[in-house]
Amino acid sequence: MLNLPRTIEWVNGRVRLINQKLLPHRLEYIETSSWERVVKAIKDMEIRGAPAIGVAAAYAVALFAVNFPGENLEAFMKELERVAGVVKSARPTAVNLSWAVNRVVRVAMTATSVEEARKVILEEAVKIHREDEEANRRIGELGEQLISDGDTIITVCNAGSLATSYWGTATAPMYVAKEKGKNFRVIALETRPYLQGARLTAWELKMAGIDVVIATDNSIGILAMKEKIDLAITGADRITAQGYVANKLGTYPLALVARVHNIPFYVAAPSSSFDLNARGPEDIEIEVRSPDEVVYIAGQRITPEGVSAIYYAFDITPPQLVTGIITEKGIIYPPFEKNIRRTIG
Ligand SMILES: CSC[C@@H](O)[C@@H](O)C(=O)COP(=O)(O)O
Repeated sequence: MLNLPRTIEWVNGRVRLINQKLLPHRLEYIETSSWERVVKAIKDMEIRGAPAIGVAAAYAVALFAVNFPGENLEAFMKELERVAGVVKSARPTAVNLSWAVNRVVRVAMTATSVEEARKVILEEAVKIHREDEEANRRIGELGEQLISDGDTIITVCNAGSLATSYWGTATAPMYVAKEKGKNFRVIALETRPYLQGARLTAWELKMAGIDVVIATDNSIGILAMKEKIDLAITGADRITAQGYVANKLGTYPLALVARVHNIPFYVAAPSSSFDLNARGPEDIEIEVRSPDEVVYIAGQRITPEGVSAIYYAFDITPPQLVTGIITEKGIIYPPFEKNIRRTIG
């Protein structure tokens, strides 16, 4: 087992999650029985990462259910529909959010009483949580084979244990490789403006005893020339049926540079991150967040007054730049359209 705390847990009718905004300086938890507070945590990035917000969303619905007053099933189902809509709209790009909410709502449809609905919703949320951990472990076991002793691996954002139930997606192969005694080095791109690479990936890899350095996002070109990078692995927020990968800003430039420099570029993601109803980039909603998150650093304005920022929170990597997609069901290689359907669909 890793020397890492759990990102999110259901404890005695409450949700407990790491407040990721405070890392790496303070490891503090948010503990709540309010589903609205969980939605706020997702919106405000206190919990983030596609699989982790999927689990948080399922638990948010479970909190609503267990705290629903009264036993009127019709009133319950009506309110459940409203709550599900609010939870799903917390962040738009990660498909895991709506996937998890749809799962817990679907099981409630079969309930014949509010009591039963509460029970099946919570059971399903716990199942989603456990399945995510198992999927990530499997991703780790499959992806580990891509890592050789002495390698340098590059990653962006945090697709680590903090972004999931445990193990992470992009980091899972690293953790399994470390278990097997392989020595390698990881370059974590900082990932402006939230610095998930510098704050979170660096924190958890260091905790796990993996050699990690950070680099500025704009250094990817020179890094590829100077640093003998053997492998790039990133996470995903949504992968379409054709293999387009929406992931944190900076993933597409990394994939472009990797292609020019013959660095294998892998995406690691569980099947819950695939959206087979989406085909091309036009089918993916890219989250646009407040320009203030770019314009201010630690409360200090960095641009002249009156100059704002363009801030898409994710980008989309076309399938032709992706070497393979590591899933719990196997590593998917091109042709993606055919092989994604065969493996996931
Ligand atoms: C296993 S997490 C995969 C992705 O969600 C991750 O790479 C990412 O882009 C996270 O973005 P974030 O905005 O921090 O939620």
